[in-house]
Amino acid sequence: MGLLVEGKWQDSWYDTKSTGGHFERSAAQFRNWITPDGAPGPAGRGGFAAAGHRYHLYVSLACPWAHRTLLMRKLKGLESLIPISVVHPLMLENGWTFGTDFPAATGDPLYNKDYLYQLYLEADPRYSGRTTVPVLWDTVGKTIVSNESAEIIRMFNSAFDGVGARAGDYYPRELRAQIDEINAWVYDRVNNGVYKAGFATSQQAYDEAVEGVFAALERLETILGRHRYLTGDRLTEADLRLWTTLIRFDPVYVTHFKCDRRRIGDYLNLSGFLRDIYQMPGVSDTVDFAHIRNHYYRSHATINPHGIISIGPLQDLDEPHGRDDRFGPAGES
Ligand SMILES: N[C@@H](CCC(=O)N[C@@H](CS)C(=O)NCC(=O)O)C(=O)O
Repeated sequence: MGLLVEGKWQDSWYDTKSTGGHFERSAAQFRNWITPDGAPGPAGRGGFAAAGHRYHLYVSLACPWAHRTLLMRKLKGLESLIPISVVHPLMLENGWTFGTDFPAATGDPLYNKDYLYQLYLEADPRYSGRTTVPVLWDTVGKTIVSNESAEIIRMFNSAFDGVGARAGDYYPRELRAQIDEINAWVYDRVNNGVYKAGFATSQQAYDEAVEGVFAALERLETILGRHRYLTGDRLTEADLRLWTTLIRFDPVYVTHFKCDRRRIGDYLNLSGFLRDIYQMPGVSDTVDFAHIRNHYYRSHATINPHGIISIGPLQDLDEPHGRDDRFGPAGES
């Protein structure tokens, strides 16, 4: 685990000393957008026109942020247009690596790099910051388009519609305000909330974070008791963003991040929602519990020094979810 400082790799854990034991996630730095015609998007510079086989997605199958991009790529039928490389699940002194001694870890067939940070250096030889996944790479400009998953999924949702993406809009205009509102608190209290609990180095920072996680889960349980998805009968990006945390919750966050007041399996609506999306065509292909569990339990020596992987819960994600009987069929996205 480490970061680049002016282009030099340094092995160091997150600094929580200066923040009273609180984990603070730093903002992603590559913020360009792929657009249908290459015009600049909401941030960054232009020149990234949608096209098949021009862009490449680097992911970890363990990472919930990267998982969002894999889900959207699947739903939009972008697999053949945007190939992927999968890093090794262990993230140790060199950060994410392209080791291939683990099933489904692909290495870096594009450039044969050993470490993900070398790709960041290819884009910016003087880069300072964390070297995170996902990375959306431009093979023409040999640079990083974006390393912010929230924005990558928006690009996947609409930019490739003219070059062969499957129909479907998971950020529809009429629901945007509602989706943005839900995303904001789900990000803070759930997606990032579990990390704030798990990486806290003071009791007070942990207490605050973990209370936030469970208050938000109670609120989500109520919402998902009213309708099938977070905004109503239609699957949106808000659901996908929540879901990648829920799928990791019982196998990892309960034990490894000490989010153990209740399990998702204890919540009727959250667990039904978890299975509902898991059972959608293609979704289970994006889930790799070996990467997920090996990554977390074996990469964070500060919180699990011996790297022992817990036995894990018994979970049957193929069990009927009953949400279509309860709420009717899903609306068209
Ligand atoms: N804002 C980023 C966050 C991505 C992120 O933090 N990814 C983690 C993996 S789950 C990572 O690569 N961490 C490496 C590090 O912090 O050095 C996004 O959502 O794309």
